[in-house]
Amino acid sequence: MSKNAVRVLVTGAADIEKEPIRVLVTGAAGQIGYALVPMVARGAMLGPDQPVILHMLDIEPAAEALNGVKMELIDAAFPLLKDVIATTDVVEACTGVDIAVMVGGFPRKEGMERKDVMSKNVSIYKAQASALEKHANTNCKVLVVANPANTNALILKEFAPSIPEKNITCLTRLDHNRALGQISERLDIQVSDVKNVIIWGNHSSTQYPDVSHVTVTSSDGQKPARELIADDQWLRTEFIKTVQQRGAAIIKARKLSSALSAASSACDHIRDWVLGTPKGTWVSMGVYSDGSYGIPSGLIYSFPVTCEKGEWSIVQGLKINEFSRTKMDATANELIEEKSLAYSCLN
Ligand SMILES: NC(=O)c1ccc[n+]([C@@H]2O[C@H](COP(=O)([O-])OP(=O)(O)OC[C@H]3O[C@@H](n4cnc5c(N)ncnc54)[C@H](O)[C@@H]3O)[C@@H](O)[C@H]2O)c1
Ligand SMILES: O=C(O)C[C@H](O)C(=O)O
Repeated sequence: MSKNAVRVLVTGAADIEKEPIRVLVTGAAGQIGYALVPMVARGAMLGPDQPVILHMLDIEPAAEALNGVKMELIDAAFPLLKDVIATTDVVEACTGVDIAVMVGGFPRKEGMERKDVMSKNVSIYKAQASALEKHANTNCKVLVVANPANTNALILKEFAPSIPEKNITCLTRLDHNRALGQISERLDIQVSDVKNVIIWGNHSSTQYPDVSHVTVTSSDGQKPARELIADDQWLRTEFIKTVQQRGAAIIKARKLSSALSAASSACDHIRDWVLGTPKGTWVSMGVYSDGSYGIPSGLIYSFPVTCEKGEWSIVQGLKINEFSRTKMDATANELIEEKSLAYSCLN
C-alpha cells in the first residue's frame, strides 16, 4: 500500500485506525523543531490514537540538517507516524496540511529585544501567509511560535484573508505554563494542582501574568492561590517580572532560547484547541481580539480561553481591577506599536 493511501486497517471488528492528520512544522531543523517533531510523532499533540503525517519546512542552508531530522524520525520507528515530508519548498510543505505550527524564523539572541528580530521575521510571515492560504486545507489551524509571535500571527492573518481569523493564533501557552510553574514552586505543590492563571497581551516582557482567578486544589477543596500565597507584594512584583523575563533568563543560561518548553507548550496549545480544555479550566492563547475586555480589535492578544469541538472562546465576565486594567492596556499599547513597526518593515 502506498504511504499516501488512506489506510483503514480492520484488525478486529471495532478496531479502525483513524485517518492521519497532516501537521506542518516550519523551521523544523531548528532547536524547537528538533524538540517538537518527536512529540508530535508520539501523540503528545493530537492524542495517542491519532496517526500523523509530518510536513517539515526549512530553508536551503538547513536542507541537509532537515534531512538528518527526517532520518532520525524514521529511525525512531514511531507507530503513529505515517509519513514524513522534509522540504525547502513552501508550497510542497503547505499542501493539504490540517495544522500548521510556524516556528521558522530568527530567534532572539542575548541582549536583543523582540523588536530587533521584527523586520527579519514579519516578511517571512507575509510570504508564508499566501502559501498557507492557497495550499493548506480550508479549515487549517495555525499556531505561530516564532517571534514576535503575536505580530507575526497578525501579519499572517492580514495576508491570508481567506483563512478564517479564528484559525490563526499565537503561542502564549509557554508563558501560561511558566506562571503555573512559578506558583507551584512558591507553594511547594504539584503544578497539576494549580489552574486558571491568565496571560494577557503580548508574548513579550510587557505581558501581564494575572493570578486573580488562580485556584489550587488541596485536600480541603479549591482555594484561591492569592490567599495561600498571602504575599500580594510578591505577586505584584517579583512573580510578574519572573514570568515576563523568563525567556531572557533561559537565553542567558543556555545561550539559546527555550526549546523543549516551547515545543511542549505548542503541543499543549494545539491539543487543547483540538480536543478541548478540561471542564472548569481555561488556558491562555493569543487570538484575534473581538474587543472583549476593552482590548482593541485588530490585534492578536492573549486572552483566557476555553475550547470545545475545535473552537476557542474567550472567557467572559471576569472582574478586572485597576491594577490589572493598567497592565492589560500597557501590553495592548505595545502590540499597537509593534503592528505599526511591522507595517513599516514591510513597506
Ligand atoms: N512564542 C514562544 O513562546 C517562543 C518560545 C521560544 C522561542 N520562540 C521563537 O521561535 C522561533 C524559533 O526558535 P528556535 O530556537 O527554534 O530557532 P532556531 O534558529 O534554532 O530555528 C529556526 C529555524 O527556522 C529556520 N528558518 C529561517 N527562516 C525560515 C523560513 N523562511 N522558512 C522556514 N524556516 C526558516 C532556520 O533555518 C532554523 O532552522 C524564534 O523566533 C524564537 O524566538 C517563541
Ligand atoms: O524570549 C525569547 O526571545 C524566547 C522565547 O520567546 C521565550 O519566551 O523563551
